[in-house]
Amino acid sequence: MEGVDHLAHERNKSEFDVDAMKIVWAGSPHAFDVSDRISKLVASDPGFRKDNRSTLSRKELFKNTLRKAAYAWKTIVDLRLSEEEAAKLRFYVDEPAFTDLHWGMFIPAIKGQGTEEQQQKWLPLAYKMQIIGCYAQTELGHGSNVQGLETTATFDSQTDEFIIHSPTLTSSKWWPGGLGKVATHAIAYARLIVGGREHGVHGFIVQLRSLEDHSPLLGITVGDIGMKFGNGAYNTMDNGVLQFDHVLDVYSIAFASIAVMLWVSQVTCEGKYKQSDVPRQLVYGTMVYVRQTIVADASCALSRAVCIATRYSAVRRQFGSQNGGPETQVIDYKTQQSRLFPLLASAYAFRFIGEWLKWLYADVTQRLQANDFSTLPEAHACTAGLKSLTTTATADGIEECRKLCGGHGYLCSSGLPELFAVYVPACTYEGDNTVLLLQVARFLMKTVSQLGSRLSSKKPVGTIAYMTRVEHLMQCRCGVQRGFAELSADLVEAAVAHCQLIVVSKFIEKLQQEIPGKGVKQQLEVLCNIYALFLLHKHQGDFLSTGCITPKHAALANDELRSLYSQVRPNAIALVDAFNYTDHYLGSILGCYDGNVYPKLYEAAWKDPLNESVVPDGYHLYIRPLLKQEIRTARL
Ligand SMILES: CCCCCCCC/C=C\CCCCC/C=C/C(=O)SCCNC(=O)CCNC(=O)[C@H](O)C(C)(C)COP(=O)(O)OP(=O)(O)OC[C@H]1O[C@@H](n2cnc3c(N)ncnc32)[C@H](O)[C@@H]1OP(=O)(O)O
Ligand SMILES: Cc1cc2nc3c(=O)[nH]c(=O)nc-3n(C[C@H](O)[C@H](O)[C@H](O)COP(=O)(O)OP(=O)(O)OC[C@H]3O[C@@H](n4cnc5c(N)ncnc54)[C@H](O)[C@@H]3O)c2cc1C
Repeated sequence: MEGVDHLAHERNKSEFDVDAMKIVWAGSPHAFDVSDRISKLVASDPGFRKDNRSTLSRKELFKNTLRKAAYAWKTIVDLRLSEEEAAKLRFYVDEPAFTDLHWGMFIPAIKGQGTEEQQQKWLPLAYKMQIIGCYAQTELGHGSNVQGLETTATFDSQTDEFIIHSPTLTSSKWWPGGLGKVATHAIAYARLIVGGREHGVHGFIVQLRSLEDHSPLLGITVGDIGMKFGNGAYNTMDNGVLQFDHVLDVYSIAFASIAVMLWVSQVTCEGKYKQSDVPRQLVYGTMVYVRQTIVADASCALSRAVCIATRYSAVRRQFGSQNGGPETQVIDYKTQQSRLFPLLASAYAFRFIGEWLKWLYADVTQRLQANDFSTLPEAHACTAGLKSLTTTATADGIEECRKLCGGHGYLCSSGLPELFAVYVPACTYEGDNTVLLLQVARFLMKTVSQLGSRLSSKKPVGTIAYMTRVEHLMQCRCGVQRGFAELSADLVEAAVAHCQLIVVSKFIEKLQQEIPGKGVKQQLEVLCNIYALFLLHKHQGDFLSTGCITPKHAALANDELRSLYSQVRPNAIALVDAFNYTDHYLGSILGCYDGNVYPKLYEAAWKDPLNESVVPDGYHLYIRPLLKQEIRTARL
């Protein structure tokens, strides 16, 4: 029945202050207030409805996305929302669109790599959305290998201009989000050529389309690369293809022939290339920035899936009826708990590692401004590795949540298929996860000697076990006199172990902070222990081979896990309520707040266009002749 909370009995079991946990999840009272207010604003506005997406064609879907993006911008302007509120609004609209790349990459790239002069020219236009930008780095032939990009930018000292060109088919820009049909400008990455000499890959701001009639400019061929995984999902995004035919461009982002560059390099009016004394890797700075935001995204995506699967696991009953009594809630089965609760713990773990990574990025950015590059390698390794670890775990976790919901998890109305289809490219974009782990492995090879010293420092026992595992995995590999390439598969395992160590240790550090609210810290300690012990159980071979734990320890850890699952059980619904997601944002009948699932599933089924007629289109043409055919075959 509408209005009845079918999960009230579960909510009454909670042993902690849910409102206080909502603040912890949001990050602060202010952050909670903004999230709560904006999510409700979006949920209550029919202009942001999303329950019809699965019935739209690609063109209808895309046009609807443009409508929503324009409507979101009008809402932001009319309500005079702050940058923080506007970002939250775009988040809760929950539709991959060109705006993600405009706000998430184009603007950060100009802020991170542009000169003062370029920032003054481009940022006001971008902030007012008087230009729409994309980040055009990947090409048809190269994505991971950035130094293999083929697009050229040749400096013409006669005209003080750069000529951007796509010399081969494989140099076509391919994948940039927003490029296909919307972006008016791109930050295009190209090989700089000055005076016949090549100076590696740099970024250039290039106008693609007319601001009058949106037609591609002279020398620009641009379009969409076609349908992607899943039906709705990421097909709301116009990932594009772009070819330059000797395009004149006067706006280099890393170069300004008339302005002294603060960052990467400069080309003087006389056409001289001057490499400043900053690491060339700063040209990769935007990728580092986006990778740390993707870790926060992972906690959002995983928490959404876990919220759906947890609520439905409490609603769903199957088997176990005694004397005609109610059947058992599937959340009470130990197998369901052993699959679900580590994902719940991971969602919280990724939330806190995302907070720490945001601090690390801000710290390295501040240091860079003081020409202190000492922490850049670690920042790169951390953002690359944690992006890889959290997106892989989240993609796998969303699929596990679908399976935890049985058959109904496969319905679009569960919200899980769409979430999976939208989320899985996160394992590839912003760096293929394996390629990024190889970067971490490379970093570990260079710093393995320091691992030992870090072991001696005063650390919680759990952390010591995880640190010993990494050191052991590295020494097993480094001790073998073979090349990096030969050992790369093993080194990637050590890289994963290193990233898991970071997540565990930052979760433990989080618990050393003052955390207000009755029972809140205790619940987080349970979740931290579940995360750490679940991984110890999953990788116990590594831990046993270090000698750091014995088989008896491993057995005790497993017993403790079961006990921890029993401690989480009465608090599970409250722990997912703490995410404070509206039913609109969850987009899931299985995960609806009141747990009134079956009537909503049944009602939703009849809304499918296929049920607009009792007799389906095609019956008279195809089925009736089949049914009415004279059967001449004696055997049938
Ligand atoms: C709640 C629901 C949430 C759902 C969210 C979905 C909805 C959101 C919708 C849209 C958002 C999507 C946003 C993403 C869109 C995607 C954008 C992109 O994909 S942009 C393109 C990204 N491309 C890459 O990441 C390329 C990966 N490759 C690389 O990074 C590099 O090529 C490399 C693999 C690192 C190799 O570098 P290189 O070729 O230079 O060689 P190396 O010798 O390995 O490195 C040289 C030295 O440089 C150091 N290095 C490398 N990278 C960096 C860096 N980034 N920062 C600092 N230092 C770096 C490296 O360590 C080497 O150092 P030394 O060892 O020599 O000291
Ligand atoms: C949805 C989506 C949105 C995107 N948006 C953008 C965007 O806005 N802008 C942009 O510039 N790009 C974008 N991209 C492109 C994305 O950044 C690249 O696809 C990504 O960096 C992976 O590169 P690749 O496609 O070349 O993969 P490849 O590197 O070709 O990977 C193929 C396989 O080769 C393996 N491999 C590659 N190199 C090595 C190595 N050295 N050692 C071991 N294994 C290796 C990989 O692990 C993988 O298994 C997007 C991609 C997607 C899917």
